[in-house]
Amino acid sequence: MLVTLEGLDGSGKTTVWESLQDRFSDAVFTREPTDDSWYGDAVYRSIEDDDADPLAELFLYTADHAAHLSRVIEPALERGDLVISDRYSDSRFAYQGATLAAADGHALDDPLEYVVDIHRPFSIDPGLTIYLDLDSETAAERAGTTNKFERAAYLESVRENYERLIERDPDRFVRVDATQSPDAVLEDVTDALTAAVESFE
Ligand SMILES: Nc1ncnc2c1ncn2[C@@H]1O[C@H](COP(=O)(O)OP(=O)(O)O)[C@@H](O)[C@H]1O
Ligand SMILES: Cc1cn([C@H]2C[C@H](O)[C@@H](COP(=O)(O)OP(=O)(O)O)O2)c(=O)[nH]c1=O
Repeated sequence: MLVTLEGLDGSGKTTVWESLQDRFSDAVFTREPTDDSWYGDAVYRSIEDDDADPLAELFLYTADHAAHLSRVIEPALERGDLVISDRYSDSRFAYQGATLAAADGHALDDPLEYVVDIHRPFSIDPGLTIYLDLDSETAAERAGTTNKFERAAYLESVRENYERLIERDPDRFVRVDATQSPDAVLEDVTDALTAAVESFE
């Protein structure tokens, strides 16, 4: 079964993902962007570049995702493993959907739908997505960005996109209140994961 953790930068995904490793010790823990491949390195180069082309950046993230699928996700699912990924395709739908919407020069009617459509022929849908829900200002604050207000405005449009994704696919998502303490967030995430794994078996 494939489980993904999603949310704004600073929502606490990585904190939870690290703590889950003790509780689900048989699971495969992975992440996007990948941190052990040249595809992931290319993505991080693009993140560092303030002038990165939005469409080029979308395809870098998507290339990293394709390699992640074939190298990590598909083999693990074929073995019957539980896979827990810190970010996955919804990050592209929400973030690149927002970046492309803000970019001039790309005549896309609905950038989020465009990014979803690109994935449709080859990607694998998660069985469960846990969304760590946090307001954009707290997210920007926790993420420690240099330009907090600019980042919060961008994250607000990303958050709206996550809400669209939840609305179109409510059964796949479990929303967790990420303003709670780290321990309370971890308990809610563990409950959601345990319930999903039990009903999957
Ligand atoms: N529930 C929480 N309440 C307050 N601060 C948190 C919480 N979870 C994580 N943090 C802090 O917020 C920052 C971002 O957390 P992190 O797990 O890296 O988020 P993400 O991976 O979603 O960007 C870190 O400094 C972390 O210690
Ligand atoms: C996977 C993915 C990440 N991102 C963004 C979210 C983050 O701002 C950045 C790096 O991701 P990540 O390292 O997970 O950052 P954080 O732990 O702060 O959430 O890349 C996308 O824009 N699209 C994607 O497909």
